[in-house]
Amino acid sequence: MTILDKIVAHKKIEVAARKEIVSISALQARPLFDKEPVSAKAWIGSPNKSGIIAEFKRQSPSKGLINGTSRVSDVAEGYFKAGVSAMSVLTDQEFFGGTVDDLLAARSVSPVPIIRKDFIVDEYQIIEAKSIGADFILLIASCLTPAESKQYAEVARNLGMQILLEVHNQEELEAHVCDQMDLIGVNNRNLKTFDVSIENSKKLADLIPNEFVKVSESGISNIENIKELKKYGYKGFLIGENFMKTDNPSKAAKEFISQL
Ligand SMILES: O=C(O)c1ccccc1NCC(=O)[C@H](O)[C@H](O)COP(=O)(O)O
Repeated sequence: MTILDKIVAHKKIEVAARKEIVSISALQARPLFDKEPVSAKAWIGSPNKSGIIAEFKRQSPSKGLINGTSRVSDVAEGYFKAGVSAMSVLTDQEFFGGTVDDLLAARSVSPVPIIRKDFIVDEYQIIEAKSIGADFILLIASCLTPAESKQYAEVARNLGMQILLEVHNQEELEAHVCDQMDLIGVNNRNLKTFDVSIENSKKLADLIPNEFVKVSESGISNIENIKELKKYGYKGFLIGENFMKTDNPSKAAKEFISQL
């Protein structure tokens, strides 16, 4: 069983339990449900912005504890002031130590597009994402069938949110890309070995149709990586650990962005 299999199995149980506690109509009644989402495609694809999607990540299966002290609201405000193009908030508790309250806290201090970074396996999570003020959602090809990817993307679109489709290889890309997606992310982390290599983004770049904003995800640790990835057409760069492993993630993001 891979780590992704374990995460997905746990997620299905978790979502079934949450549905029993908070109904869909209760989610739809929350004040943030009616907030107009900000366009991630516009912010991340803009040549006038940094393209950095800075993540709030306390822990991960590959690294264990990364940051047990930073407050999400401080980091979110700092990331915004540092000039990020978007923020990623991990809301998975079991494997990443995140919560939906983290996203709510980030939302309350930051106007940048915020992605609910989770393992979406049920429409309920998309409605929940809207109810906590997320602007876009992540769909991970390796957790879904192509039909599910398309169906969940339609649900998100109908709620005004955009979709970042994450792929690891050519097969996933060819099977899951469809008109309903907005941004295509190539994950540089091999989820079997946890090795990271930006070569994966380079390898798949030309296979991503031009209408999608290209995002490179994971293992980005220096400015040289960004310069290299830009040559391959990448506009978005998802960075978690490189900022979160420091005492002051938003200061690290500010220093990083100032060098772009
Ligand atoms: O980060 C992990 O260990 C991980 C394990 C299993 C599934 C997903 C995982 N990471 C999620 C992410 O997508 C990363 O948090 C994100 O791309 C940022 O990566 P990094 O900059 O390397 O922290």
